Amino acid sequence: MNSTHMLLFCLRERLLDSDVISLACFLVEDLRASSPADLSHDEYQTAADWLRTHTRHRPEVAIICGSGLGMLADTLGCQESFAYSDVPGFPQSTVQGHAGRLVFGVLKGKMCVCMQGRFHMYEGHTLSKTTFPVRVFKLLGVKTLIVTNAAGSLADGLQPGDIMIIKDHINFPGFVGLNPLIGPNDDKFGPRFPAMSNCYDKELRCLATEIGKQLEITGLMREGVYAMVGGPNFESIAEARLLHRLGVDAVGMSTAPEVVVATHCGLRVFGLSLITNKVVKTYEDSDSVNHEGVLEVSRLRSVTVQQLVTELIGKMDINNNGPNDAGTKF
Ligand SMILES: O=P(O)(O)O[C@@H]1C[C@H](O)[C@@H](CO)O1
Ligand SMILES: Nc1nc2[nH]cnc2c(=O)[nH]1
Repeated sequence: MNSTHMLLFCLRERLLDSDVISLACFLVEDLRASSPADLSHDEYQTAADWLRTHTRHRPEVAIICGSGLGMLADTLGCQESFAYSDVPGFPQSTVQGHAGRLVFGVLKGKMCVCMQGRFHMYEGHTLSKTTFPVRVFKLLGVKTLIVTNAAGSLADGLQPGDIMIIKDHINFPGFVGLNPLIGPNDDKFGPRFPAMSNCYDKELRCLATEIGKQLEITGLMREGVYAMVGGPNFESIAEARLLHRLGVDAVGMSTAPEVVVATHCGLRVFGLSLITNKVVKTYEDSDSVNHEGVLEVSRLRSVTVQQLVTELIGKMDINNNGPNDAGTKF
């Protein structure tokens, strides 16, 4: 008996009020529809096979570009690109600053695939669709995932234009059951109960800090905790204060589901947030954030982010797949 059958049984036996039952059934269906379990292994495989037959690139590194940071894809050598609409199973990007192209190419001698535009939960995509490309990358042979995003800062030491290397995250939607791993586990991708204590690879974080020194941008860089909220609205002042008190350094509307799915299937992950705005925390402050401002700051710093990511890819050891690799079947 599944949860819906159980609720219907309660209704028949008059154990629960019918309105409560309808609401609960709706929520159960909704949760089920938003988990990767609503996609079969074949759907990921079909996308991976399609890409294998349409490009000779065999990427080892995948990069997901955050809002306004898609220009990184333009720096890849020997490029081949595909509109998301052409790739079987890929959803569409609907947000300004997310072009909706998958770009294959070479960066510092390493084969890469770059998402010029990501999918967000607030666009109405299920979490399985939001994270779909990550599992496709795994099937393509990718070993390392680099995620970037635009985020608002709560930490006093983080200013617009700064780069925060993500040390850890808080997946707030996961607290209320919006986790991409909910549903039957696909053992071919990873274990039922994956650890998340090493989800942002320490060695890559140290390497990025070293590269920051060489690029003379240490003044712009620090490590911190990223929190994902559902969006699409930015934070109220009370929400901002709550996040600040909880120890969140930067807040955004993406990344955590991708990283959870990547860690589940044994990918090594590096993440960075480009701080595009300070989150307003006082009622006296008349500032307010908007998406155009976010994109503007992203574009101003995109070259610096590109340099950091490019050097990191050049210097990373592609064969060290970090501590999360043990559970995968590939
Ligand atoms: O894709 P990311 O996380 O970079 O996008 C951030 C969060 C919202 O999508 C948008 C708000 O401006 O930027
Ligand atoms: N939630 C959230 N996402 C962002 N993305 C860029 N800036 C912000 C912000 O201030 N809050």
